[in-house]
Amino acid sequence: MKQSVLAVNNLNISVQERLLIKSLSFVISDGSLTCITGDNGVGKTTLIKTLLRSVETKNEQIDFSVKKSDIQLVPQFRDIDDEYPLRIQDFVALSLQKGMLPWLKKEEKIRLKRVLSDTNLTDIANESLGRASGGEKQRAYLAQALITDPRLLILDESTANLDKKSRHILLALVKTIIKNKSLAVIFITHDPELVDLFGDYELHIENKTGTFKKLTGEDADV
Ligand SMILES: Nc1ncnc2c1ncn2[C@@H]1O[C@H](COP(=O)(O)OP(=O)(O)OP(=O)(O)O)[C@@H](O)[C@H]1O
Repeated sequence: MKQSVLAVNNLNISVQERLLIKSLSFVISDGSLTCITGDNGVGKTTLIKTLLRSVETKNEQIDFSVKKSDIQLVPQFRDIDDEYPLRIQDFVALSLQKGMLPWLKKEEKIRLKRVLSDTNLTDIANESLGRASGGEKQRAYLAQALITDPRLLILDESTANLDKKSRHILLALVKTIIKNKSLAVIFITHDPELVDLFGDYELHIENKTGTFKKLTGEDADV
């Protein structure tokens, strides 16, 4: 039986007294990928911000069963230009307490090696992140989030600037990682093909209303 990571019940979301989403209810479970969809401006990012704010402040409509330290967000934009000097492996290791190689502890080095392998970055781990392609950068952002072993990973349009092949590679990687770990993923996307191919659940927001549905193809017991 899958465990709930987050349960939202009858939540209203407003910005500056403007109601964006009303009576929203959904559950995010371990081992699943939930796509959040909807037109520009319906409130997808605001929903994520509202959820993250509530982790440490009590909100009766939002029930997290994981701690803030178990949640990782991969934001939509990162300011990484061509001259960014860190090697990919050093960038990924930034999430670990001690910072850069060669001062990582043995256990941290093992973890770094594993996450670079999981995200297909091993062969380019010594290259600088600034010179990496868009798809490689996104895999490095993913790796940096995964190295902390999160229970909930939130991807905010992580595939937006990638070509079709790179989008599929990234999502296939995420699905493999979900299968092998105790991890739930929330994925904000405008790409219906990715929802069809990789989503286990969809939360679609339209007309201030969120419709949550299970998509076909999930082999799981919820
Ligand atoms: N701090 C704020 N103050 C005022 N309005 C805000 C604030 N944050 C968001 N909004 C407004 O709330 C609405 C929802 O914004 P949000 O970024 O959540 O949409 P979205 O669904 O993520 O859009 P997109 O798909 O374009 O990223 C927008 O109209 C936005 O202008």
